[in-house]
Amino acid sequence: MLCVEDDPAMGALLVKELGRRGFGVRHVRSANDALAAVEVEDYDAVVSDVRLGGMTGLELCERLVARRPELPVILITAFGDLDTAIAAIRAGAHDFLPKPFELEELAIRVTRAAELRALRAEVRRLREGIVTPAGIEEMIGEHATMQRVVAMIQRVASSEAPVLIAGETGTGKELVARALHARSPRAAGPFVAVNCAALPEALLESELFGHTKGAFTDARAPRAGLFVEASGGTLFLDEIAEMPLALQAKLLRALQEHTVRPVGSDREVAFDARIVSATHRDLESRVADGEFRDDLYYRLNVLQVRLPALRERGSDVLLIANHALKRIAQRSGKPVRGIAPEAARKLLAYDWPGNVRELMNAMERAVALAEYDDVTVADLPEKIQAFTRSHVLVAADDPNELLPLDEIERRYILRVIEAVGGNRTRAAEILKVDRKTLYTKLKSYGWRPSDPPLGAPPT
Ligand SMILES: Nc1ncnc2c1ncn2[C@@H]1O[C@H](COP(=O)(O)OP(=O)(O)OP(=O)(O)O)[C@@H](O)[C@H]1O
Repeated sequence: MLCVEDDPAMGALLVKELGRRGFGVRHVRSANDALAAVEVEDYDAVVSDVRLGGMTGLELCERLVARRPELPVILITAFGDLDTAIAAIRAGAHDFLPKPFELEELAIRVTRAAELRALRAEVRRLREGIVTPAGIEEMIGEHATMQRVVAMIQRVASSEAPVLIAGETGTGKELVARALHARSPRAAGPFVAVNCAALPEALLESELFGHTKGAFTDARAPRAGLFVEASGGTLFLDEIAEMPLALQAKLLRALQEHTVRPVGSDREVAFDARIVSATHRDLESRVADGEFRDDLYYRLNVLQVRLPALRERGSDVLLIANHALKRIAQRSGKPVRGIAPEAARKLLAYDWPGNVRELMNAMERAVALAEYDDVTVADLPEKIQAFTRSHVLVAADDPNELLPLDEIERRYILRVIEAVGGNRTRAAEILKVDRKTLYTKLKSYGWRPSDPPLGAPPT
């Protein structure tokens, strides 16, 4: 335990007497020393006098509770001073002990506090066990929507069937793919990831299926290709919707035959990889538009994991933000510890179009800018600071207003347009309509391309 007492004689007595009762006690003489001590050593409980030279025990208690909520603090108050006792509890003290006290009494209270701390740690460990089972260590989330994702991962990981992971950009699709691999019987094999949107068609083909020596100008040596390289493990096809149609046909064949034909070769090569693919697009509508083969879609989409957007995960935003903050602060050596309440409110209110990736970037920036122990509103990106919920009304905003469907559609489209700052491409993606359709609708609402601002509802 950590004992904070500015009277050296009293401090020495506590060290000696509590030591005799089996406690490991460290004595410091000021609140500042105590704050420094908890940074470098782990204590089961803190016992502090309320009256200290400099920062009081109450202030110390408040700061300790903010930084180490699991660490119980016992405050020693003056005899009969009820106000201070109440203030102690308000400051988050676990317990208070009026002077004069029996050392035995203090020992009992410290023991109880330490037991409570152990219990809290156990609860947290168990809870984390549920939230982050093996292989999903980095995937943080307690919200019901994420619990369903975790349960789904556990259910489908051991299967050999292809999995399609759907979710907006930055929601953690690659994390899910890695988790599926790590929890599969193929975990000891390779996890090979390829981004189908990042490469031009010819290069993607030879990357995936391999090539013979001399198959094209730069092919100085033969290459097996990622399907074969992923044998015994998992092949992760990211951004699968962007795969060109000609390659889709070859991919379908590969999945049906479990063989690939390297570019320039007339021989089929067998592979044994589990296929996990991901997309942030609505593949079904790509199929309907003729941009994605339906037979391939059914092959890839045998099992599906759908990731919720970050704005649908409630207070997970803060859970992930705090986790990221700790890691970034540790790495950068900056003593940033938490998020100020007003900043936390902003994070909760914002709609996170870039999802967890955007949140990570915001935290990275916030740690770099932070001037205090906590991240404040001023450390957040301008658009998060300025974000306010839409003022464009949709029917559900007023239960007494009953509207025709096309009016609801009009209002909702305008709300989305407003929320994305007038970016029609982004609005079309969210609304899952093509840009032309959106444009036609906007025009029918009396909107013209020259009209600024796009967000304002036409009268
Ligand atoms: N639940 C989570 N907890 C902690 N970190 C997460 C979580 N989900 C995603 N991340 C982090 O967010 C970032 C983006 O995740 P990831 O690359 O898996 O998203 P994605 O959906 O594959 O994105 P894209 O669609 O752009 O490919 C990564 O740094 C990842 O570690």
